[in-house]
Amino acid sequence: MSLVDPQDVLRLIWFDQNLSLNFQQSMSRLPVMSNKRVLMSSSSSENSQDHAPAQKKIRKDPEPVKPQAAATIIGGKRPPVAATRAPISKPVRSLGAATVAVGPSGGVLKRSIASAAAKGVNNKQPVASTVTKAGGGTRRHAWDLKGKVSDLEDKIRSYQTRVKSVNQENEALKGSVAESQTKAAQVEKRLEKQQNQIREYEEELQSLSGVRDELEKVSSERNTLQKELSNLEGKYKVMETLRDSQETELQTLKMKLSVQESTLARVQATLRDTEEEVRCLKETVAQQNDDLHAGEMERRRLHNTIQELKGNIRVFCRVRPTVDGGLSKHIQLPATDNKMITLAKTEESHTGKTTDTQKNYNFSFDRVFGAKASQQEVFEEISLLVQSALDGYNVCCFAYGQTGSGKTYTMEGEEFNENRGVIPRAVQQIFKAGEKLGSQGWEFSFTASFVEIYNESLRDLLYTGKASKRPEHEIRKSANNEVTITNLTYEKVSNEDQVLGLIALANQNRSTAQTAQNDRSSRSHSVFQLDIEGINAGRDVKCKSTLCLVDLAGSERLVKSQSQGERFKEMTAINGSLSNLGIVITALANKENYIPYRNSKLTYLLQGCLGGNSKTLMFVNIAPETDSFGETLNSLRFASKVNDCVIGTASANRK
Ligand SMILES: Nc1ncnc2c1ncn2[C@@H]1O[C@H](COP(=O)(O)OP(=O)(O)OP(=O)(O)O)[C@@H](O)[C@H]1O
Repeated sequence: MSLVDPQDVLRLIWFDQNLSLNFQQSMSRLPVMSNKRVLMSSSSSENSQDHAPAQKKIRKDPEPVKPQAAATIIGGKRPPVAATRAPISKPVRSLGAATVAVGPSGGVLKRSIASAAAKGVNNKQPVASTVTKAGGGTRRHAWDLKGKVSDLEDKIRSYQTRVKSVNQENEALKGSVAESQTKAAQVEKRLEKQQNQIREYEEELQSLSGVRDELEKVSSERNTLQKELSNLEGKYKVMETLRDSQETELQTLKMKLSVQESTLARVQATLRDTEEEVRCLKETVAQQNDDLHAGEMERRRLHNTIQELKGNIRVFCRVRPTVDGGLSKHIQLPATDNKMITLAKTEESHTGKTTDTQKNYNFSFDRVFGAKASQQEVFEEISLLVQSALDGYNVCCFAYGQTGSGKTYTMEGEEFNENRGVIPRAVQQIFKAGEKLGSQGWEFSFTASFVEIYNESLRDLLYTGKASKRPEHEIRKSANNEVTITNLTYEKVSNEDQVLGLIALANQNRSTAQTAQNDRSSRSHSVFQLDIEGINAGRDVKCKSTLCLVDLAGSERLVKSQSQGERFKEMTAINGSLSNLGIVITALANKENYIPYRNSKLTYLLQGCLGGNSKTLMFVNIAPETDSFGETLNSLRFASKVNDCVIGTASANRK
């Protein structure tokens, strides 16, 4: 038996501790990254079934496990140490009679050696070197120091082997660490290179983002352009459709044009024929115009002949209707003869012995109109006379009769209806006939005047100035026997409406005077004159005439009115002028050398229309009432006297 030197034991313990410390220091020098990787691998290796026994040992004494596990992983493969560790981990190792459990740190070994030393290593009792354990294993007796030393030597050897392997492992680890560091350096270099590259890429990216913005802008512009393009394409399609339709239309028009051209050629040929025809017709028209003019002159001649045969002074009698529309008791008109009128008067017997006697006064005129005769009927009879005025003859038409007998009604009538009188109807006929003669080359000009004779003084009925500035008027006779009135309004008129407007103005003037002097219009004569001048330049023919339409004052006898003062003066003037009218007409009828025109303003003014070169028509208006019998008889007697007159042959004022 060999004794173990305690110094050796202590050295062994020191060695064990140093070995452990060196191992820990080696492990602590491993790079952090490697540790991390070790931990990760360790945790993964914990799940591995292959390492289960090693794990159990590590849990009992966890501190030394880490470096072992780290050493295992750093190499990247299961280390050879693991193979050597397995025996170390074995719980029992026989060393003489003593049995020592050896832990990785060697703590148990130290305690065993110390214990053996305390008990005396010199215990030389021959005893069995090992003790069998209850479980079947062996352990050294306390006194088996040799065995224990042997065990320790085994252990040292094992440790040495282990140290060697650890050193190898350490070297391997150092190599791998260096390799790792080299690799890490390489990786860092690569990393740096890649970072540089990344920076370059980033710069490039920066510049590319600018390019991208540009591209985006270009792209949006392209989109806009594409939209515009698609719009334009749409428009183009529409235009194409339009062009197609217009081309079709053009074709149609061309066809029409060619048709029309041929039609035109035909029409032109027809036109030439027609022009020839028109030329022939114009010649015919000229010939017919000559014939027409000759016919017109012939008509005038014949018309005048008829008028002469009728008498240059004619008298028409007109009976006014009664106010109540009943029949007149003393006026009788034979149904078969429209030229006769009878005034019947029943005279009472003065003696009373004889029966009442009826006395009839018969009168014959050119025409007698009853109460029912219309204005149109009356005018038809004088329209031929009005036509004579256009043919160049002076025409005078006047209404004679007592107040209220219907003179104004006959001459003027009512406005704008079928009851219009002679003046508006004559004016209408004159303008219509003048227009008609225009087609035969005649041109007419008309001048109108309207004058009132009151108390032997003249008053302009067309005056529109201030009443206070009303001028005085005188009748003048020119060298060529034309009668004019000084300061009188002579209005040029060219149509019927203008004349009607003047008549309305005259009536307004008369009614103003009427208000100032009661019943004045009845006691004044109103004279409307239309001077007519015609010229046919083509035939070199002219004509000039006057149409004179007169509404005389009431013809009441002075006795009846029993007037005094101003009224007497008025009646004297009226009667004077009316009786002078009778005297003039009689003188004209008797072809006396001297005709007393100047005796009254009325005859002086009308001398041109009453003389030998005129056609005169007198209306004798009579009232149907019994109390007007005397005045009616008087009027009929006066008219009868005029009717008996034959005024010389009228000749037209032609040059
Ligand atoms: N033929 C007729 N038919 C219907 N009414 C008539 C007719 N004649 C006259 N009258 C009416 O009798 C009245 C008197 O007529 P008008 O004024 O014409 O008489 P006059 O003779 O002119 O009177 P004066 O001398 O006062 O002017 C008027 O109201 C008129 O309308």
